[in-house]
Amino acid sequence: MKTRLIAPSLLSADFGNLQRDIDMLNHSQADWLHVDVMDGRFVPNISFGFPVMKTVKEHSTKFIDVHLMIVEPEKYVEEFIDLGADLVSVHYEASVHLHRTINLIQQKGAKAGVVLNPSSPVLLLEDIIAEVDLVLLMSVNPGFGGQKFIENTYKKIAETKDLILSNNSTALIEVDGGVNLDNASKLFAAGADVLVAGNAVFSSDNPEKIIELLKF
Ligand SMILES: O=C(CO)[C@@H](O)[C@H](O)COP(=O)(O)O
Repeated sequence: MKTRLIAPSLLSADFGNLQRDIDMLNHSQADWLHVDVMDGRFVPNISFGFPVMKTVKEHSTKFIDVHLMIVEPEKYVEEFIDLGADLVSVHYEASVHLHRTINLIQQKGAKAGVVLNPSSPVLLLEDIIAEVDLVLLMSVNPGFGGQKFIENTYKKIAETKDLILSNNSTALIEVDGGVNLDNASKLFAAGADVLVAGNAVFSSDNPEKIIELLKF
């Protein structure tokens, strides 16, 4: 997979005009479509589930990147893949048997990612890094769009890069939360491969232009 990718987050889209927003992304230079699933238990917010995922897949031409912010993600990963997820990421903090869940995702034919909350150290990934296709570093506390970027993320990107290299892992690094035009190029330079952007894209009058600018 090529790097320096932009994944607009559907969470910030206009749900009354979902097809319009997905069409806009189809025409844009966005690489992935980031789908945030929240259960009101792992995070203090509820977003959407299978019916929206189905609609997204029917209309989107992009690589579908599903971020599960739910407890017991292993119960639901297969259905998200059946509905068209290309990549499914589960939280380290929500996965009792993370290795099994990562294997399950890959055996179903999708890429598998592991997510770390801002307070979870990168070292927790030492014994799983060789298995995963992606590490998603949360740069805000998960649950809501439009929050302020946590600066400690730069240190975590460097640590993740080191961990990847020392384990001959091919995992990509994705950063999610508070990404905007002020920090995107610095995040890529620090070693991020994929940037998720919600508010920065969808609060703009010209979202396609913002997506283009975020890449450079
Ligand atoms: O997973 C999450 C929030 O939990 C993110 O994907 C946000 O939706 C990103 O939104 P912005 O911080 O870019 O507005």
